[in-house]
Amino acid sequence: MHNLRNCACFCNRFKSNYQKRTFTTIAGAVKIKEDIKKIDFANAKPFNEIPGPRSIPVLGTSYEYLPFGPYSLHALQDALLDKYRKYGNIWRETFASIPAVNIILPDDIETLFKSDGSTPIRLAIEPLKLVRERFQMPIGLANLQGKEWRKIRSSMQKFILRPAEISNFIEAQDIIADDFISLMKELRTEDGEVPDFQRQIYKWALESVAAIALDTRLGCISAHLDPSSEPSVMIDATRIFMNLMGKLTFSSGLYKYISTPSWTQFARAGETLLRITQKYTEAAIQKIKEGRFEEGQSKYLLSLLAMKDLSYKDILISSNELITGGIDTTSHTLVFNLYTLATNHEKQEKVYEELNRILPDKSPITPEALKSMRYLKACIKETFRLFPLVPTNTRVTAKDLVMSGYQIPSGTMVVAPNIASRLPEYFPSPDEFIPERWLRGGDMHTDTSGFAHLPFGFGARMCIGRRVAEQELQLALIKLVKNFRIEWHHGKMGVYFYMLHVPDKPARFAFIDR
Ligand code: HEM
Repeated sequence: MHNLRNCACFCNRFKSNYQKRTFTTIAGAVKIKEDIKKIDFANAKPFNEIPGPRSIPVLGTSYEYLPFGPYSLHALQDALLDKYRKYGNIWRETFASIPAVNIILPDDIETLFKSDGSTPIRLAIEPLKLVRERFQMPIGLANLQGKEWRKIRSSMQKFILRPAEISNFIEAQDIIADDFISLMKELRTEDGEVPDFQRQIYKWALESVAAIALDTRLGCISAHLDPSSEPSVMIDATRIFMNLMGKLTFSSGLYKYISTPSWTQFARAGETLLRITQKYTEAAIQKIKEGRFEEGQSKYLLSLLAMKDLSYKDILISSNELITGGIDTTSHTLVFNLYTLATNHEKQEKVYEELNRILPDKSPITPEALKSMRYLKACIKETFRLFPLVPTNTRVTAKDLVMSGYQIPSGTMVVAPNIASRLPEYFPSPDEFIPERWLRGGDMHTDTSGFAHLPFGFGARMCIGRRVAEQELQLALIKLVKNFRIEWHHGKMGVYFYMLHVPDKPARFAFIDR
């Protein structure tokens, strides 16, 4: 049998060192994939030979992100790229007491996800889990594992992940996008900017997701929201909840033992969101009791309640999860999309032309029309490549695997940073915004592994809000590009990490009437 450890030529190719990497082309990566497939677990290099920074007692390798260390957690993407240069395609770290392996090769990422099985394991978000336990509530989809996760996931995804179901929300999301444009026009100043535009985007994102998760119009999209009104309270609570979730996740963990000020504020915001979700869930139950809902009406919350598969608390938390998961994600992604279009006028005009061709005058937006907007969809995909909202995908392995020639035993935490999408090996001219690289059949199409770019994760546990987010973004961008020429005059935008990658600059676009 071919023994990797005795095979000098193979081992040299796998020296995990950036300078010594022997391939810089996609063809080279494919060749390595073939070689990897030949190795079985017993013959792979031992786990403890995987390179990485020195681990010290208590801190592991997280000292690298402390003030005296070489990296900042807020600049996580730079840290990951630097580690790739230092260690190559695979390295080990111990972060927040959890030993983890980082992998970059798309083939390794494919190995990881394809070994997932029907109940993939992703570690829980600790503060979110704890706050729900303290409220004596279920811990929610993102934190559950095994059969319990499968049960909730199957019920929820029936109504929000199937393309046929999601298209039923087009009308509601379309009206909300129109309301958002009217709000922007009302608030816009002479220079074309919309004051506190990030907050206005938050209103759009919350209104859009609540139309699905709570089966209601909250009434957020107004220029003059009373600070004590429910939508205002909800926007503030969501912002606090998400920011502190990030802060607590990467803290020392003291909040688990004593109520730190951040924990107290986080729990209070969580309670507010839960209380409001409860109000709408009870309203939906009332509708069913009064016979005001029939199955097949394509309403998420009502359909879930009518199915009677899940408990009241499970349904409450499922709606709560969509609200908390569905605001920061789409709102920051919309900003990144506006930025790439605003800084690439030629591409923005191509989107405008496509929209005028597919949707002349006031044509209604149909699922077919959305599907046929190839260029707009390529722009969204390319924006995710340049600005990955989620910096890493993670799994705990369910079986023994071999990655980059090393043994990865079952039960290992594996992190797949979204940085292959920034490397010339996989995407030529990686720093340029080239939507054409996603257009199959075109001259500039990049034929690279789908595992080099996974903004929504992969497989049975991929983002459950993916189709909601994609449709919502597409509708908002259609309205924005049709109404305005979008401009940006504030230097280069980058990413800032807190739990997601968010824009490192305020969203100060100029919106000029078309
Ligand atoms: C730009 C938008 C978004 C991006 C890039 C994104 C990305 C992701 C990623 C990478 C995961 C982990 C997937 C995996 O482990 O394979 C995830 C999970 C999840 N996302 Fe999203 N997301 C987005 C929008 C949304 C929205 C709009 C919602 C809710 C309406 C949502 C709710 C969730 C939930 C509940 C999970 C956990 C799923 C589970 O564990 O089964 N996301 N998302």
